[in-house]
Amino acid sequence: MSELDRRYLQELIIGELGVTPSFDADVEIERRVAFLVDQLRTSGAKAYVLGISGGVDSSTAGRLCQLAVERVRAEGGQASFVAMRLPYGVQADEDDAQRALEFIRPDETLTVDVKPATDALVESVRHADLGDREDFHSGNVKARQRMVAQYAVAGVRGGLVVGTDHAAEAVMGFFTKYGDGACDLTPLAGLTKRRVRAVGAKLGASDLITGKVPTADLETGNPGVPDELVLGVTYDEIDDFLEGKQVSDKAAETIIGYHRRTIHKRAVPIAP
Ligand SMILES: Nc1ncnc2c1ncn2[C@@H]1O[C@H](COP(=O)(O)OP(=O)(O)OC[C@H]2O[C@@H]([n+]3cccc(C(=O)O)c3)[C@H](O)[C@@H]2O)[C@@H](O)[C@H]1O
Ligand SMILES: Nc1ncnc2c1ncn2[C@@H]1O[C@H](COP(=O)(O)OP(=O)(O)OP(=O)(O)O)[C@@H](O)[C@H]1O
Ligand SMILES: [Mg+2]
Repeated sequence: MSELDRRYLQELIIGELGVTPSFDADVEIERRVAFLVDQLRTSGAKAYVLGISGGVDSSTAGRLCQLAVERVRAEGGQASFVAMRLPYGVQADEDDAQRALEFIRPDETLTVDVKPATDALVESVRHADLGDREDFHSGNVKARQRMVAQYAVAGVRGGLVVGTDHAAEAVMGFFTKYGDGACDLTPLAGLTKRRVRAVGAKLGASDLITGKVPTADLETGNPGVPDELVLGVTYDEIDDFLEGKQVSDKAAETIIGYHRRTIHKRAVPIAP
């Protein structure tokens, strides 16, 4: 790919994902809290529901949700935030999840163990032959069971399900389709990973939260695999690419390759 083609694709992707040239954490916090307040008003929903893993994305999105519902209540409205712990059995980094909850201070915390539902479903499809990547496929089932649990609670509470997708994850299509990718709104949209961290820090998250190594944490036999190891590119490189900076040929080609292969994940279902 020529330098010119690559630069062109980089600009197209930046535009598609809505990454802004400049960034101010205070401005972004206000804009995103206002967005969350507005979505409650226009939808008539009474709650936000979001899974809290202990990672920086859900910690940051969760605190934004809590601030939004508090603002609605301060203005005489009715709204609450339901943080959901969704471990698969016992989560190896449960301490991090508890630290995230202490930071968010949600109105309510609900815990649903996704292990029984995940195991039952995996057992039921075993005759389809899960092959040698059973742990990988089961991981996507876990992510989808989390989605089911969140929608169940949203239905009961008259709430909306919040997603944590942001530009650095979106460009790589690094989420489970109709799993963590399924949600009603994405308050972190357009942010690079370092900008998510900066927003989290500005909201008061400790270094332990903002500096936590990103992980999808989906494999039972191998907890906490760093995203960067799976992707073969660092978040710094992804962020630089999305912020219009020069990155190595290898990094640019990796990112553009992921983006192309995951177009279907960012689109509405294909129709004739
Ligand atoms: N061209 C195409 N047009 C329309 N649909 C297409 C398609 N190619 C595949 N598909 C569909 O998409 C499916 C594959 O997508 P999907 O089921 O998502 O599965 P897949 O992309 O293979 O796996 C999900 C990846 O996201 C990672 N992940 C998941 C959850 C959270 C996080 C995180 O960062 O925290 C990361 C996970 O570690 C894994 O690497 C196929 O089974 C097929 O149904
Ligand atoms: N164990 C879990 N409990 C509750 N929610 C979870 C759990 N694992 C994943 N999720 C949900 O799925 C989302 C996607 O996971 P992802 O790993 O991308 O985000 P994160 O863990 O918040 O941050 P990071 O990407 O830095 O690890 C999370 O933000 C969270 O909403
Ligand atoms: Mg994570």
